[in-house]
Amino acid sequence: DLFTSQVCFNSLLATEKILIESFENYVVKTEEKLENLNRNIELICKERTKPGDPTQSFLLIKRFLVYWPKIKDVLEDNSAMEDFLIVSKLNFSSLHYLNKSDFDGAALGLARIQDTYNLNIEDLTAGIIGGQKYSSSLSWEDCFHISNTLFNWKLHKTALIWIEETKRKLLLSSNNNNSTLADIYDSFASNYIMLGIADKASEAIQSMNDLQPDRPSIVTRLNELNEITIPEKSYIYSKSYDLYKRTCRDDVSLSKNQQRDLKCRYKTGPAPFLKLAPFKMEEVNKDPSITVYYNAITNNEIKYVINTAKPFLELSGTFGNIDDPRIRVSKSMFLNYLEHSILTVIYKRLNDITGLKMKYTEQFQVAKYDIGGMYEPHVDSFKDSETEGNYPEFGNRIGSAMFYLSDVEMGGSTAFNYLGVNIKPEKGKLVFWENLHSGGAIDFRTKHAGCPIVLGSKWIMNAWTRSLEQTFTRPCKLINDNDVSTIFETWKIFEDVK
Ligand SMILES: O=C(O)CCC(=O)C(=O)O
Ligand SMILES: [Fe+2]
Repeated sequence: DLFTSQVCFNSLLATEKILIESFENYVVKTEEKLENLNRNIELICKERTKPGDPTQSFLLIKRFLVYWPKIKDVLEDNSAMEDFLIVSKLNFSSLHYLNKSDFDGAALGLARIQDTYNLNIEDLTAGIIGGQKYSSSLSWEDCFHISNTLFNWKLHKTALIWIEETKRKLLLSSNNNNSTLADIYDSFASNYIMLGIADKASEAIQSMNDLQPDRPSIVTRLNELNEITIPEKSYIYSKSYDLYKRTCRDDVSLSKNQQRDLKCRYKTGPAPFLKLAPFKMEEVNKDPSITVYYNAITNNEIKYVINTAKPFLELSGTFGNIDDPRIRVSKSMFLNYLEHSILTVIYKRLNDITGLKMKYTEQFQVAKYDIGGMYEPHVDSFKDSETEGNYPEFGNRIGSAMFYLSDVEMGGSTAFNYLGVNIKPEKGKLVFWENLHSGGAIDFRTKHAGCPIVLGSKWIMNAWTRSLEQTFTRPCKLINDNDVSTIFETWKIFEDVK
């Protein structure tokens, strides 16, 4: 499943190019064949128009012995079609990985972009983003497909937005007939029923009935309407989820108080090396501390990392719900930093920058997101049960270091949704933050997300450092300081926002 994650678009485009060429070849050859047939039939007809001619019997026999067999031969020659079928069979066999869930994933990806960034849906379906035309328009059928996919994923409020757009486009098109319009009202009704909105559902059923009174689904909807219930509130439509989306849009700003303490400077310690080559750093948040370093990885290093990782990228998992495309849509792989000097240098640099002991750092994780790709709000550190089998003896993930290996044309910020912090991806930048309170408890304020990519793709590299033997790099405070973040562990305000 999962959009962009499994599908390699460049190879799909290349496959399609081969198919187009082969298909064009088939059309040209078939046109030649028809011309040939036309010529022969004209010749035959012309000869027939001279009755009484002394040559008639000779010509008639000739036609049956020469022209008609030739026509039969031409008709029987299917080589052009066979060529096309062979090429398409060969190419389709290499597409075995492409399936319906990729199609669903692509639909969800588009809907996610619209929803997260509050994009004008008429513009988006016209291929316009940020006032600029980027791609072809979607038809009403495309919008209908997206809406139906959203229905199946129980994203009913979002489905309504797409069904509204389907209706708008259908009414503008020439093929709007009663039965198609009734399909649309049917879909309105189904979504309203699932949302527990009886009056709107009833209105939609009425419209469906006006358009197509004999429609069998009317009875089904009426029965469902009789048993309508108020659904459980969904996280996707909660205030806390809205906060995440607003952070992705950079629609929240830090209070004056928070901003006052933040500084930009050159980092010249703790490692002596930094005195010679300081990093430009920016404090993004004080408590918990989040810091950005510019040019923390060179273009050459980036090239090496991406080229090495590329062939091994696989659909990313999370420790939670791996099968749910709403959690994480990206491809990733692990790189052992001891395997190549380029990686070891980067690994050592992290020690210079963060001051943390790097000995218990997990392998680097390289990840790539394409359009629609994202990673929903999460904390990087493990809750106890999840740590099992994942080197619990090395402690929890005390530090997260994330390098941006690419720029992103639009979207793809890292959003700390409880802190209102939006970090824009920028090639060479490093973000570092600490996930744990000094006593070792998870700091739930560090919940963060990779916002959906609107245009382009995004490459990152993560390094998670464990807490074992950090006693001297991060000494424990005398008082327990984890109270401030505990409310954020379960902080979900299930209050509707739309
Ligand atoms: O892609 C991002 O900006 C965030 C990625 C992330 O949080 C992770 O990989 O754990
Ligand atoms: Fe993360």
